[in-house]
Amino acid sequence: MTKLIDGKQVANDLKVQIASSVKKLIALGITPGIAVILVGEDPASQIYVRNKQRAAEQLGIDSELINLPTTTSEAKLLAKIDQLNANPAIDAILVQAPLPAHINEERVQSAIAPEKDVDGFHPQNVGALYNNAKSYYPQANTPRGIMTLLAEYMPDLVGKKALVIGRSILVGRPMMAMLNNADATVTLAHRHTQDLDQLIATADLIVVAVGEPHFLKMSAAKADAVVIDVGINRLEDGSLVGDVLDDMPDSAQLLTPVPGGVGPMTIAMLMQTTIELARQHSTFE
Ligand SMILES: Nc1nc(=O)c2c([nH]1)NC[C@@H]1CN(c3ccc(C(=O)N[C@@H](CCC(=O)O)C(=O)O)cc3)C=[N+]21
Repeated sequence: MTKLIDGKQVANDLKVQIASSVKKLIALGITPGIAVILVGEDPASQIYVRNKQRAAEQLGIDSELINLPTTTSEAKLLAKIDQLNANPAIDAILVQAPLPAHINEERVQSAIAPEKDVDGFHPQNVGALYNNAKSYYPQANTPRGIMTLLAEYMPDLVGKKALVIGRSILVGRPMMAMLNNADATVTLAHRHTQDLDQLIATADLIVVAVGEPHFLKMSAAKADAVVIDVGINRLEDGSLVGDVLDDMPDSAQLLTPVPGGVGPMTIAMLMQTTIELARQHSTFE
């Protein structure tokens, strides 16, 4: 096998630290609280949201699930967000993506108070990331989780050739910014990219967030490449596969598995960001 990066293990270690941070905060009279809004009944979203609730519960973080019907109007969703913005018990607000087509995601992301924006999607926080701001701001949790894995498995990113495939708001764009802030040389590839094979063959690090099973074969990458598979594709038989096919059984390459790689890290980082926001709020009072 290609060497696997154990995201589940790193996430569990992180959760132990987070649990002890939560205990300290509670002793100071601060109970971190997260509100998760789910619009509709998409089964995959329900699984992710349940995983988030379970993690919060395990760590002693207050969590509130707000499940709104698919037909909820944008105005009603925005009103709910305003209410949570004004609620001092809530430190973190997450609106699960994707939203139904009649709701404008941009308006929703901008409506969440930047200091409660646990996903880091508010334009103010995106701008801070883009500019590598020195003061605290929340950062998107999936790419942040990937940076945490890299700190352990690829500690020297300076000057490395990093290839990010996919440019979503959730993963590709913030990933590009974080790798840039870490002094890697970043290429952002997408559906119109030409000569992608050449970019893949020369990259030291490849982050694949495309949403297509077997989009990337490990044999197409360098012999010592580090590959991060962000894909979560559920096949018809119910099994879960990533975007990467490991066709290099005995290579020196490193790969994150699906499941057990990036997914658990996303959840752990979400909890970490929640307690950071709670700490920020306590110093404002
Ligand atoms: N506002 C918002 N913030 C998000 O962070 C967000 C979102 N919307 N929409 C959907 C994506 C996806 N996402 C995942 C989180 C955990 C796993 C996870 O726990 N994965 C497990 C497997 C879970 C399973 O069995 O399906 C694993 O990879 O081992 C996967 C995917 C967060 N997202």
